Amino acid sequence: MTFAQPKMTARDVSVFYGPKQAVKSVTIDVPTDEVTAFIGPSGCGKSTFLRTLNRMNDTIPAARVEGQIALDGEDIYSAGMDVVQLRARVGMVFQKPNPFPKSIFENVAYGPRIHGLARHKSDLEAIVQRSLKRAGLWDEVKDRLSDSGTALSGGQQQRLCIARAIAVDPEVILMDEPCSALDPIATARIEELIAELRGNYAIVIVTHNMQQAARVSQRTAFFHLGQLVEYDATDTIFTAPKEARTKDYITGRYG
Ligand SMILES: Nc1ncnc2c1ncn2[C@@H]1O[C@H](COP(=O)(O)OP(=O)(O)OP(=O)(O)O)[C@@H](O)[C@H]1O
Repeated sequence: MTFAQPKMTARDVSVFYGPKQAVKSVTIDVPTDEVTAFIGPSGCGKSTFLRTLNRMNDTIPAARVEGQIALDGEDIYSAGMDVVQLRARVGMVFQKPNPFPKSIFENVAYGPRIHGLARHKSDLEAIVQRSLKRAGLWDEVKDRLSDSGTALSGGQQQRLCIARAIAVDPEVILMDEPCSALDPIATARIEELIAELRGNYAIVIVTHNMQQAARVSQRTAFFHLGQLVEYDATDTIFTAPKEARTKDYITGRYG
């Protein structure tokens, strides 16, 4: 499945951990303004592949990436790529909410400050407010912005992490099982938020939960044993998959 103007492209991407190959020659286009879900059984390489999209694998010494990945046509693994800048453009939200042990305000203000996005204190306050509003957290925290981010509930912490990602104006948001540590109510809130954010960012979400993929995404990629088996409109993947392996997975035959 290709797009006229994909936000990101991966061509023949393989990832190795030492001698072990975790991702095998994956080629995929990530569309702008839509949610793409990566699904597949545990250990199939979804998270590893997701992390190649903002070079998060660089932080794992044993990991080696081959192939080409581009953001708006620009090779993100080129020598001239500023990785700090890249990770602002391609933000990430992790499985376990990981706010900094700082105030709610500082959690959101940190990125815009280091990226020089705010000249005055009032600019920074406006960015923090806007980001928290977009992340659906403002009403709950507006009277306690100086409280620690780690004092919030798990679901609130995850929305804080989303606000933190949004604050630096990303183009892509990668989410690695963002609801797996949350209860059903907090999960529903994050899913609503993903629906609200769609259209403003290219969103890629790794999820174990097929119902979640069906609810939140427009495109779904099914991974198995490090390979991208099938990539199509979410409806097609869940109602009329072309590959037997996809069908077996979505009908619960393994996983
Ligand atoms: N830091 C690492 N060092 C070595 N091997 C790793 C590392 N991270 C992942 N792997 C291995 O790479 C393979 C793919 O793992 P990955 O976490 O990407 O899969 P996944 O599909 O996201 O699985 P899950 O849904 O369980 O998180 C697995 O065999 C895993 O054990």
